[in-house]
Amino acid sequence: MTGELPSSPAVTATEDSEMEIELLENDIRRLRKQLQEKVQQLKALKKHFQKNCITKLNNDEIARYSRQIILSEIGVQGQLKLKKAAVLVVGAGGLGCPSALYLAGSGIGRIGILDYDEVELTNLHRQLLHTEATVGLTKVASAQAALEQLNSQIEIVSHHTQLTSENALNLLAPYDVVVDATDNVATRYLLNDACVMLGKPLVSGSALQLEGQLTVYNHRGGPCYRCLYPTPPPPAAVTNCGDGGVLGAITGVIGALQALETIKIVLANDGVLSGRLLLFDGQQSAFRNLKLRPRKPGCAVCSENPTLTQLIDYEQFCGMKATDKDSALTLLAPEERISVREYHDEWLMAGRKHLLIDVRSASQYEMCQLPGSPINIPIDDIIHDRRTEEIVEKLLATVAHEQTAAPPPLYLVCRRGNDSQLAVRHLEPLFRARNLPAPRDLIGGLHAWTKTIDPAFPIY
Ligand SMILES: Nc1ncnc2c1ncn2[C@@H]1O[C@H](COP(=O)(O)OP(=O)(O)OP(=O)(O)O)[C@@H](O)[C@H]1O
Ligand SMILES: [Zn+2]
Repeated sequence: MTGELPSSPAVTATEDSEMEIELLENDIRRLRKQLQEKVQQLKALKKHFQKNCITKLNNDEIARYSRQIILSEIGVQGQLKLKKAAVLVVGAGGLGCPSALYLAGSGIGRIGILDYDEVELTNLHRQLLHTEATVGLTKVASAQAALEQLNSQIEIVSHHTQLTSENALNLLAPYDVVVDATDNVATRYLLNDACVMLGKPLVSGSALQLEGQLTVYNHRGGPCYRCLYPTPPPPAAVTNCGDGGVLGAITGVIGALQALETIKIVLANDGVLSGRLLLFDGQQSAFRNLKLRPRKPGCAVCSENPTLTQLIDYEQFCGMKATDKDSALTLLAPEERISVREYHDEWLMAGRKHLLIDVRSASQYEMCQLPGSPINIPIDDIIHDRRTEEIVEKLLATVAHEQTAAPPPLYLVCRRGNDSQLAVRHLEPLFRARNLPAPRDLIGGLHAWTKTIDPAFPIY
């Protein structure tokens, strides 16, 4: 035996196998890269074809769209126009869901869905592209999956982002028509100005409670949103669905009508709702059509010599947020407020005498109430002094009843801690004049209660 290891055939075989594996892996990498390149080429070609070379419908499309192709207003040429069109739906909520659904059904070739938000349980009664299974997912992913299931012949592009002055022009540019299915004034102005700057029609809808509205801006010489509303409404005059409520069927009606207007614009048909406002009263099942003022010669954005040639800060312009997420208003000084923890530990649990008033609407109060039997006096009744005397009497009655020298403190609560601050602000001078202890509000309202005190307390 020598000290050298024999060159065994087993070692050679291992080396061979290792080399073979490496070669195969390299091959796969190269093929994958080639595949990726081909996929990109195919995408680009399809895009080009969709834009420029759509001259006929395939058999699936003929069958799928036959019931609308038969219409004299559409025909094969109209269907091809729909196929070539690109529509951006901004907002995948109450209006965006039905409108995207009908646009996808009708065969709009490319539909963009833009939204920054995620699906919540409170959305499902009206945002019917989303389901229990997609709660927690982004709204755009949820909507895209639902629309692709409905129609695999079209392209759905999702944009999971908030539309802002920085990104709006780039995001809107590739589309022919824009559908405003959002829920706040700042985004409405932003969309209007961006559409005017890009020369695109804007199909605008809104729905609240049992009513809805619809019009088309910036279409064939018709007015834009700014022509009609040069200045934004005061923030206090604006109510959203989260606060005012909305019936799902109402958003369904308006969203479907937005899809209809979009389709007519794409087809270049007559009768587009430009320069007119459609009002829908769901309680009476009545539609009204109002003539709007024409384009304003001095409009800041759409006139011959606009003063506004760049997008601005719309949240600042409107004095309102461009989202409806819990926006914490800080109206009061810290000493005018109390945390839900302090209220819970030192007043409710300690059994100390106090008065708690819940300033939500009666229907919200009926849904859920804090422990300790709060009294319900809606914020409107407080602001308009319809029931302020009642509050004072209740406090003074305790003095007489308990034979104490001082009336107990008053605490005010609402859903998110905004209205309760308005109530404190309104009541404070009156309380001072009557020598009553200063009222305080529960910071963050019921939402803070669920977060810090009782996770089982319903959130809406
Ligand atoms: N600037 C924006 N950029 C992107 N998406 C927006 C913008 N403003 C509003 N949206 C979206 O528009 C949609 C409006 O729909 P809707 O009001 O029905 O939904 P919601 O906000 O989920 O409702 P709720 O008020 O009941 O919480 C929302 O999904 C919201 O995220
Ligand atoms: Zn204008």
